[in-house]
Amino acid sequence: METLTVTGVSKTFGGPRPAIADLSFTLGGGEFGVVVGPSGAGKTTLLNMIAGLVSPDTGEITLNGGSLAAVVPERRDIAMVFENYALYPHLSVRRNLEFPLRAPVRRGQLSRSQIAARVAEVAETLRIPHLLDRLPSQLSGGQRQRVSLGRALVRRPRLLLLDEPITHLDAKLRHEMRTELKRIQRELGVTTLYATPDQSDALALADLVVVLDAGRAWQVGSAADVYERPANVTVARTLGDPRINLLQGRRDATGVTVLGQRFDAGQGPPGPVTVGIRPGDVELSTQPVLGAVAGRVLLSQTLGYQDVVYVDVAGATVRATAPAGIAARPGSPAWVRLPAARLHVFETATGRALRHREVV
Ligand SMILES: Nc1ncnc2c1ncn2[C@@H]1O[C@H](COP(=O)(O)OP(=O)(O)OP(=O)(O)O)[C@@H](O)[C@H]1O
Repeated sequence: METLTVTGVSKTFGGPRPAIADLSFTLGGGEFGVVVGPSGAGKTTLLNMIAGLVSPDTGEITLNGGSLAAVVPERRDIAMVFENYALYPHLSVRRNLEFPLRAPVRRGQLSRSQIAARVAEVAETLRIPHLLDRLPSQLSGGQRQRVSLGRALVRRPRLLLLDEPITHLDAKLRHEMRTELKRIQRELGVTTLYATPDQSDALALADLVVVLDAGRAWQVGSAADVYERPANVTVARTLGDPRINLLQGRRDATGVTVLGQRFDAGQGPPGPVTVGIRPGDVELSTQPVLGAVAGRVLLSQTLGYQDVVYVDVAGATVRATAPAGIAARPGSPAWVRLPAARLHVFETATGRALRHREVV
């Protein structure tokens, strides 16, 4: 199993801002890494540099300690799967799966029967043996995605790169494919780096999350690290759905004031702070409650199993989750309490975390 290291890698394409700026992380052998960030964050550029399609300006990329700098893409043994499947439309699924093995066959490294065995094995792993004689046009989107994954895996790559492979699938299929990807990756033990704009992919799949925005890694850590202990506002904003509330507050010698409430929030320099609280941690009531501040419901959105209620509190919008069917109609009064133990505090000037929510 191959360990991937990226050390001090930068790339500028000629624009004013680097596409990737001084990026470093280590993905352990057999791990599932997820690079999460918005469009334009630099995800594809990073994957392209690892695959050898784009050269970094500075820095080093290694696989199991060996530098890839002098290795041409064809010799890197790295497979990349893109959002569009790029299957050969005139070839059956079986022929599509055999295609990447043509070079090893020509070089005499693989026999015909070995190819058949490899294809059968990959088809089994991907649960597509019944589709082998179909053409790509006779497959559903999810099935095509499995075949394109199969084509990447049949070569037994040292590293698997996935660039938004399931973003375009419908929500139900995306969920199913995500579970499948995790299973397949675990079964094969192939070191995998997956790029996505979808934070739920990161939380569901990753052994290691790289939060990328504007070419910078804002935090590298486990899913629990980046979710529970976001190092800065960018990370806090990236992970979690519905999004974390970020409220303007002030810190003085004795605590933090936010929404007119005071909290003992540890020691630190006085000044403006940004207080983060996840919608699930906000206590919402349609009745007055001791210690809660009064507001007015702006909007209530149901997710089926729960509602997300947007409340205006003194000009700030607070998102809170609540049991489905809570009587929170737009315009009606609501009371919001922020439990002190659930607050993240960030320095407003830098975005840096000063204090994290307590994990129970
Ligand atoms: N070949 C190129 N020439 C010039 N600029 C480029 C090139 N490739 C990428 N960029 C720029 O680098 C930045 C990062 O782009 P990149 O495609 O890596 O982002 P991304 O996170 O993959 O976005 P998306 O999710 O939209 O694919 C963008 O500002 C983009 O315009």
